Amino acid sequence: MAFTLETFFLNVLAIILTILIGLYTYFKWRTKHWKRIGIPYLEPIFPFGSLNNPIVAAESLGRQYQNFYNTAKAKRHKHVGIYSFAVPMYMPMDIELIKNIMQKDFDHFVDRGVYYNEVDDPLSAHLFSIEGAKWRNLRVKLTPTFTSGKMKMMFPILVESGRQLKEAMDAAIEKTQPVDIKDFAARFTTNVIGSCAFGIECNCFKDPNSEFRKFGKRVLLPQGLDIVKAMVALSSPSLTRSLRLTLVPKEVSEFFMKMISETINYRESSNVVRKDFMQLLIDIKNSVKDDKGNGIGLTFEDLAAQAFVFFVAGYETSSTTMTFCLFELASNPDVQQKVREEIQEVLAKYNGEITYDALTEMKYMGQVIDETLRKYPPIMFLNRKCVEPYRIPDTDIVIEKDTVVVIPILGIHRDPEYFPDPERFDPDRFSEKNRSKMTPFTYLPFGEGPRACIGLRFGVMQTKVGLAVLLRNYKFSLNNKTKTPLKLDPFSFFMSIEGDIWLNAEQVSSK
Ligand code: HEM
Repeated sequence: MAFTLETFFLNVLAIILTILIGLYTYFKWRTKHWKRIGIPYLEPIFPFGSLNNPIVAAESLGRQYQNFYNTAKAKRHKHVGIYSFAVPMYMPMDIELIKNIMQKDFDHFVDRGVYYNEVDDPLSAHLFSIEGAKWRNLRVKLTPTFTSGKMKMMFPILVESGRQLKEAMDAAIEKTQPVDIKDFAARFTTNVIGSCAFGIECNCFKDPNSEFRKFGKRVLLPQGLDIVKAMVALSSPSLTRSLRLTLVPKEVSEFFMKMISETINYRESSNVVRKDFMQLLIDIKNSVKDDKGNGIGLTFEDLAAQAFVFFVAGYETSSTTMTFCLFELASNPDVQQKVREEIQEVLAKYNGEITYDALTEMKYMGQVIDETLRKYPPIMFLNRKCVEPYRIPDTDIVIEKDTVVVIPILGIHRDPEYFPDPERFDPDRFSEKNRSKMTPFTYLPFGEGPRACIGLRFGVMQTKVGLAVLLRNYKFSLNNKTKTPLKLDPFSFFMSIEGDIWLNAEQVSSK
């Protein structure tokens, strides 16, 4: 018996060792890629390549890419090769190279190369992740959804959410100080997007455990195995698909699918029409009909995935922007006062009402948001995938098909060559005069080129509504419960801080 057990363990050990040696040999061979191609690279370490161990990550991926950018830039490299595990990734740093990839030679870089799986994980197959002709067709169909006319049409929903925000803040500051501004901003944007993308009135202020809030948080805060799956997906979307790993948690998928299906059925059977994204998606579906009169312009899965991405991409990005903006305004009272005065001046011309045109007139607030997005871009890096071999202009170096490109937004936004004294919060960088001097493609909070953010207008508009409501009514200062300097959450793909941002809020008389 003892002999058999011993043999068994020895065999297991031999198998494990053989696998490890095999993996190590493969790793060593694969990570010769950049040397072979002739691109400077960061020395990879088995098994994570250039990256930190994702389970005990000390830094977020965005921050790690920023570090790679700084290291390679200090050596005056124009680009650098990195490895995600053993998978080679190309990081251009020279702005001309970035411009070529994102715009001029976009046809070589149409896809993002991120995971999606239409069959096993239908909500993942949305505009952000899908590829090739399917992406092009859908982008054309969805673009009219985001015109300024459509934004104006949805504006009343934002005003109503603004009213709920003020009501909740009034109630909160009467009871307790300081306020957790990250939580307030997240509830506000969840209300807005929940209402616009799904037509569901989810007053997250009155119902803090609203399912929207719960599932919204669940999608963005990967837990345990989710983190490993996300890392595998980032390194190899095709392997993730072959293994049939799903990234959208099952309970989240079931919740959204059920809700979307019920919403469509209700609207179609009761002829209810609402001015929101969901209606625009239903209209696209019904713009083409089959013989039986069923709308086939979009399949149910396609429609659901787009509503889902509007929700995920729309609520966290804007709430992060509002949060960092209010943190900076609390830390820079002069800037805060200047924005408040602008809000009061402009609103006085509009009978005190927050309207689309009034917000457009608030130029300084626009600068403050631009500077917030520079210092704290919610999406800290961009991906593109090379879809056909690409010769880097003026060199003999060819980037192979399927290579993933990483554009390090955070690194560029905090590069003193483009933004002197980058840690300083200075909205004047974005005055009309200074903006015209800015090097194109160094400011990328919404990306650039044909694959840039489709929801830019909506994102800025909801951020402006939230800020206008808060700043016209309250004066904010930093509470010492907020841990400074802020530390980025190492497990979050979006820019997010560890812990909360606590502000003191004092009522001001609104004009
Ligand atoms: C402050 C708010 C926002 C920021 C900072 C932001 C940022 C971004 C960035 C950086 C990208 C990638 C662009 C690229 O690769 O070049 C992106 C793509 C996208 N965003 Fe946004 N976003 C915001 C708001 C929104 C909103 C409100 C929506 C929808 C309601 C939205 C929907 C999307 C979609 C669908 C894509 C994929 C576009 C495509 O691949 O064709 N975003 N966003």
